[in-house]
Amino acid sequence: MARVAVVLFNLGGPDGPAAVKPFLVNLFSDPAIMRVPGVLRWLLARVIARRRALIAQANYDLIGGGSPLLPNTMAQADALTQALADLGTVRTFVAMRYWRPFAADAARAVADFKPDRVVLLPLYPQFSTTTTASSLADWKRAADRARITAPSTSICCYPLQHGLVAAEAELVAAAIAEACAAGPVRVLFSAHGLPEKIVAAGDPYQWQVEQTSAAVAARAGLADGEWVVCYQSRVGPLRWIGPSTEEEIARAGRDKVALVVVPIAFVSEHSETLVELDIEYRELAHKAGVPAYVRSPTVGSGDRFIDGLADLVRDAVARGPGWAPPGGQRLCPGAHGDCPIRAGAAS
Ligand SMILES: C=CC1=C(C)c2cc3[nH]c(cc4nc(cc5[nH]c(cc1n2)c(C)c5CCC(=O)O)C(CCC(=O)O)=C4C)c(C)c3C=C
Ligand SMILES: [Fe+2]
Ligand SMILES: [Fe+2]
Repeated sequence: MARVAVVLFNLGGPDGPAAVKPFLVNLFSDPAIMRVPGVLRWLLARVIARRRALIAQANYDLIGGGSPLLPNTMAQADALTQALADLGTVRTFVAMRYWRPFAADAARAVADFKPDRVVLLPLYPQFSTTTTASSLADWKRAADRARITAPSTSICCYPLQHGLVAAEAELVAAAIAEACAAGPVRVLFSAHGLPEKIVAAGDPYQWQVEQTSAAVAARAGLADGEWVVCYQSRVGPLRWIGPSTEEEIARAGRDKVALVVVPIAFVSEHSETLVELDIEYRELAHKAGVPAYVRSPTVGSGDRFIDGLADLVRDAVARGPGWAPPGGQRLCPGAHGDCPIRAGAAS
């Protein structure tokens, strides 16, 4: 039976107070995030990281001093290994973009495993140049350095994957059942935002976030007007895509509707869910007079989501090496010139 290495990608998060600043330096040094020339980027990354570190540190202090992203991702990796037991000798590896374990650490472990096949599976259902493309490019450099020669298949994105949509819809339905005791409910599909200029340059993330949200809303039986897509986690001086989750919370306060908040672009818990959604936005909702605020949990290691990931891996192995957008599915609005998904497929 084949030896299959499955590499799971996520952003990474500081594992303690001492890691907050270097993690932020890594993040702001990424040309996919900070789109300015080399030396200026080097300088700006340090200036912004130093300033942001104070805010970020205060947030991580609220959840024990560091990010739970790695342990939560490891739990997903273990669950996925079990779900793929039928496929042969499968081992999962975790590669984080801005903190340990880095792609280089994962690549060394993959090389030692001596796989016949490698499947690259970003834990970002929706493709963004800032996340998916950055992680896969980082992996390519690390894999070349580790001399991994086994054929690999990259899964670009899965905004409409059945297991993802079903898992989200189940969680949304449970959250609505809780919130509706307070009256009419509005569902906010809240995704990490992006600067507008990144979307204008052809990043399909916003379009894919809308696709996932519409599919989950339909499966949960929501009517038009009962749900909205909005964007959280804005950082820096640029204009970001909207509406912002804060604006939608204020509107819900004016309309006196209860809120269910669904983190639609995150598949596990970390600072953006546990601090921003659970503490900061809950307080905003309270102050705005929102009658009830229920946050839907992330899909995490739940069976439906993990079975969905396992289906993606099986499909990728069956397809063979290359780039594997899910068959027959539109992945972008198609209204832009430089499509980063198509560029990935061609490279
Ligand atoms: C959907 C996933 C994500 C996108 C798209 C994304 C873009 C993006 N992020 C920043 C800046 C920061 N992000 C931070 C934390 C963070 N971001 C994501 C995911 C996406 N980012 C996750 C999962 C996390 C949590 C990490 C953890 O705590 O484990 C942070 C650090 C925290 C903070 O200071 O708020 C920054 C900074 C930019 C600028 C950007 C697109 C250009
Ligand atoms: Fe982010
Ligand atoms: Fe495209």
